[in-house]
Amino acid sequence: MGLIGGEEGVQEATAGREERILVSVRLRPLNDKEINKFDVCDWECSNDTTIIYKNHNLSASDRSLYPTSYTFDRVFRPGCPTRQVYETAAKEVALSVLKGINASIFAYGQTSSGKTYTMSGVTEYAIADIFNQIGMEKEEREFVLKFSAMEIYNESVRDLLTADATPLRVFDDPERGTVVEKLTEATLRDWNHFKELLSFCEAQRKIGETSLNEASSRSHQILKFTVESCPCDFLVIDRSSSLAASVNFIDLAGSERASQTHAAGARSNWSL
Ligand SMILES: Nc1ncnc2c1ncn2[C@@H]1O[C@H](COP(=O)(O)OP(=O)(O)OP(=O)(O)O)[C@@H](O)[C@H]1O
Repeated sequence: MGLIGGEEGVQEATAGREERILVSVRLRPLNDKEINKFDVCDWECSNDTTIIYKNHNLSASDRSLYPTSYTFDRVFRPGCPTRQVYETAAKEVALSVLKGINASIFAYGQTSSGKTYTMSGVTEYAIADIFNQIGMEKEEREFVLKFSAMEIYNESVRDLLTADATPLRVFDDPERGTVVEKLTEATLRDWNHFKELLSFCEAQRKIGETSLNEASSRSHQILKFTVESCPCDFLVIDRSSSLAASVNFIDLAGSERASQTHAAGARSNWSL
């Protein structure tokens, strides 16, 4: 999982460290199919930041040719719950949006490695925390929370908040940066409204079957939350304390070559 925060945000999020990108690895448990085939996990967490590749398929002489240990900002063992992954690796960056700091949280990995599983949990925990925080601050600040959702499939961009699958035009605007024309932006009323929109998006998303995952997301999905806030009128001293920032939750399509997964038909055309 990768996290990218704005300049100020990362300094805060990493408590004094200088990194602007944090990379975490989450190992998922073997599933029933893998257990029944007597598969073994090739990876082991030796501590909170290191994973070891056990090279089961290589001969003893070949094993010495490959590195066995890789270090990341955080690694999570197979039994680790999504709540802990969120709290440790994503929460601070996601909540920085309330301070006006842009951020992105994304999952990258091959099909069936657990990207959608992790990102769904992380997104829900983050939005629940954002709503809670807004609830606590609503006496002092007025908030507007906006939500948009898109998928990139076969190099075309589709709005996941409408049933209309017409591809959207993407262009660069000198002031606004990259713009997706006519992308729906819903103003969120509350948590239930968010859950309703999320279910709608999930139903729209392109899935297919690969040899490794029966319900494989064959597209990239980007969920964008924008939080705008300003001091409540009776407290206003300085309008410049208005804030606006976005956090993106990105679930990338499997990073493997299509041929390795035996994905067929339209699915074999996409490129990453
Ligand atoms: N940490 C986990 N604990 C338990 N089950 C998991 C975990 N991670 C993933 N799974 C299960 O493994 C399967 C594959 O996960 P998922 O669909 O999230 O993979 P993916 O990386 O998004 O795959 P694809 O790129 O093909 O969409 C799912 O059935 C999911 O429920």
